[in-house]
Amino acid sequence: MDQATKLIKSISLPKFDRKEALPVVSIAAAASIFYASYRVLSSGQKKHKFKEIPVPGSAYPYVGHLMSLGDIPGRTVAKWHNELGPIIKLRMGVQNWFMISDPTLAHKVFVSKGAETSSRPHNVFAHDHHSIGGMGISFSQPNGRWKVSRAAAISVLGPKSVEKYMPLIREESKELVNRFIECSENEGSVNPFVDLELNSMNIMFKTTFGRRFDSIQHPEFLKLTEIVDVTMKHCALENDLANFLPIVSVFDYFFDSQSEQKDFIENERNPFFRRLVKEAEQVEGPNVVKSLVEDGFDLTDDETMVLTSDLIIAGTDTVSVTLSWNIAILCGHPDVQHKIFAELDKFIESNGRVPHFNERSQLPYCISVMKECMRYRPITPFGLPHATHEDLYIDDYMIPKGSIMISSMNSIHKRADIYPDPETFIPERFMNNLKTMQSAANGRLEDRDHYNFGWGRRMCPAIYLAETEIFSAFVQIYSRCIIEPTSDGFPDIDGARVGSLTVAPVHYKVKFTKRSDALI
Ligand code: HEM
Repeated sequence: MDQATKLIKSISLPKFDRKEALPVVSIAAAASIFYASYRVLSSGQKKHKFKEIPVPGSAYPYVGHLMSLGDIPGRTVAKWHNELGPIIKLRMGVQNWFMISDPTLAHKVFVSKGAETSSRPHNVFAHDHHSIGGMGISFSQPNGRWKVSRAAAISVLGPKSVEKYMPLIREESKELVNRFIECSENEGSVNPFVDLELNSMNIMFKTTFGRRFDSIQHPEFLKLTEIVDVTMKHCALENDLANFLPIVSVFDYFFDSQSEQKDFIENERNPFFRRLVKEAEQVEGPNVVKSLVEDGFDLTDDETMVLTSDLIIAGTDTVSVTLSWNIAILCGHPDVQHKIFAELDKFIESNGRVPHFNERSQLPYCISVMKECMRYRPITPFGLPHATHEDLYIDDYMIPKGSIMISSMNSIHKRADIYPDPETFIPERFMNNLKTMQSAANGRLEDRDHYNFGWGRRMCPAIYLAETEIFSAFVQIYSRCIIEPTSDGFPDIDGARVGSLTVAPVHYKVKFTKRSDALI
């Protein structure tokens, strides 16, 4: 895996000479390989009374499938599902990953058996440093303190609370499209990604701390994006190599590679977020920090700090990547853009303004397009992994305690039995399910429209907020602009930039041309 290789290469040796360390490392490596081979051989001798879970063939000794996942792991796993079925087992070094591409099975695993499958896999950075030993929501284990943080997040991000922030979300979307048009007019085209990041960061920052940034040059914006990037990188499961390959912990021990991550949290993230929380208590207007106190959530200062940093980290990239796929896909579908224009214009003609989120039922085609973009190009290949903290007996399978459980987002959203002709972009497929994504995700399995927000007790707590952000940007863009390719061609929607947790389109440029027939 590319990131894994990069991480191994990037291990620096601040205190030891490589030559001195080499014998120790070699002995440890030999011991680990011997142990791993012994386990593989001895496990092969056992008789299984449960249904066997298929393992893709391309595994190497000791590292397993770690190096077989290719440049876009989500798509490699989708190919394996096509060959081997809805549940497959990957050997990721010494870990077992169970990947699921069938929503019914995923529902049984993550919802019906949620009590056993709602842990997060252990990641040293995410748990020990970022979450200060288990605080916050995203990477903490489902214990009493997590329940308080999760209840707090659901309360401050739920539909009732998000209503307070609707005017600001609409204002940010308007600003976003102003920037797109201005840049397209001045420079001929625009790479929308940074402006999308500013848009989603401003919404998260204003919602959480009550402030916004005027430009992407603002030092606090730059600092925050750096904190988000570094955290996302270290929190990705595959970047904690010692979890997969115990040999790497020998490097960690000798070369103290943990101290860099610890320093980052203690000397960069913590003071910065502590200050933001303090300032948020004083600023005018509503914000999450104030709501946590007003709504009586019993969080310590550190718990508030970790929770707010979880929200900023989880809420920025996810929405901007979703919108960047939406723009890239629709640039290649002018016919779809024209149908969107017609629906939006009909609303604007009778109301004199763009629709608000609570008027979405008047825009069935627009809603379907938003959902189809998310189905067609899921932004997280594997969601956020869960872990089993008990042996799991499900259908005829037995999944041992300590396994990593993952829903394979690419495969699940390309199932022909749920989405006929899945490789074709067909917005109309969602016209019969116009529920909000929030209620579809939390409703019966049969009513779910897509699975991008995860499952069960750990399901994304901010679906409503995410949906309103996507909706507001969407109606602003297509009420005012047509998205056109540049002379370099259309955005490449077959390639992908694989980040730590999300998968974005390869960087591209498009033109946001003011619609000559725009009604606003
Ligand atoms: C289109 C946008 C988004 C997508 C596709 C998305 C997707 C996800 C997924 C797949 C998970 C993991 C669920 C699981 O473990 O089964 C998750 C968790 C989470 N999301 Fe989102 N998300 C989005 C936007 C947001 C936003 C705007 C926020 C802002 C606050 C947010 C906050 C969180 C948090 C805090 C968690 C961790 C929940 C937990 O561990 O209990 N997400 N999200």
